Amino acid sequence: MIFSGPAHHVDHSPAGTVLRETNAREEQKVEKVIEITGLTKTYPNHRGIEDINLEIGKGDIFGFLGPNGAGKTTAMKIMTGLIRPDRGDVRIFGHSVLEEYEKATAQVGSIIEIAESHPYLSAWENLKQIARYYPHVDDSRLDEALELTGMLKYKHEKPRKFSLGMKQRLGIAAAILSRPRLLILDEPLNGLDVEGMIDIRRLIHRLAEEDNTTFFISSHLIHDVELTCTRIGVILNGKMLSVQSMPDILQNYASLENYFVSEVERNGRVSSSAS
Ligand SMILES: Nc1ncnc2c1ncn2[C@@H]1O[C@H](COP(=O)(O)OP(=O)(O)OP(=O)(O)O)[C@@H](O)[C@H]1O
Repeated sequence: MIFSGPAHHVDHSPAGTVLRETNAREEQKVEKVIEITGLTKTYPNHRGIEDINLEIGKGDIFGFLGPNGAGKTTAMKIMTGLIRPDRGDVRIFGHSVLEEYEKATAQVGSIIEIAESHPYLSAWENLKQIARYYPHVDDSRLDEALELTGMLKYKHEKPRKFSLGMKQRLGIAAAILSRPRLLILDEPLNGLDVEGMIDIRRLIHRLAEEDNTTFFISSHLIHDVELTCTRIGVILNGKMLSVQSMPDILQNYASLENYFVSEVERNGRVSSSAS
């Protein structure tokens, strides 16, 4: 099973304070894969993220859910070392991304914003370039990663001729190539058709179940997050509103959409009553 154990009980603290989840996770001493503390980044236009606190345990398929501009990419760029926060830190497998970047990201695969590839190398040659960094990745693993993402039939074709969905699949093949223990994927279903979404969702579940891979996935596609993820964090206007397990959400709200709307409305009421 991807997620098991009794329900989580979430402290619905106002946004900006530490969200505490007391429950079986702590009792089971789930290994912490990601610890985010006080993460804050303000761009010159005063937007960004504010005081994000979050823990992701081993085997979680965490869905980072929020509308356009909520702050998902900003948080994920900091997590993968692409930008520095103003305050706070991210620890991955116990290592600070700010202070021990190489150790923190050694077992992490990621796609942030768009899945980049060399347009004039074939799909296979693109993966071969990445494989140079990983001595344990042999040529058969390149084919395996292409097969897992439905790209094996295009292995000799070049990404400049690929659709957005095919580029996204190749990006996912690149991200999983080294068998990372954590995958950080920013909008991984971007550009995929229905079949592509189903394929990638199956792949995510398979990697979580068979290899105990942990996932941190951002998306604004509520229905897909509901089908894919085991825990959900809602982010709005740069602040984490709440974190809950998907079984709890479905039990208490019947659908992720109901939960999301309820959280956004509740936050709106908190803001207006506070002002
Ligand atoms: N380089 C930047 N300079 C100034 N403002 C920025 C910059 N990058 C992001 N922002 C602003 O910070 C906020 C958060 O943006 P971010 O890209 O993190 O959101 P997001 O949740 O990933 O959105 P989307 O779903 O549209 O990708 C937005 O209001 C955005 O306009």
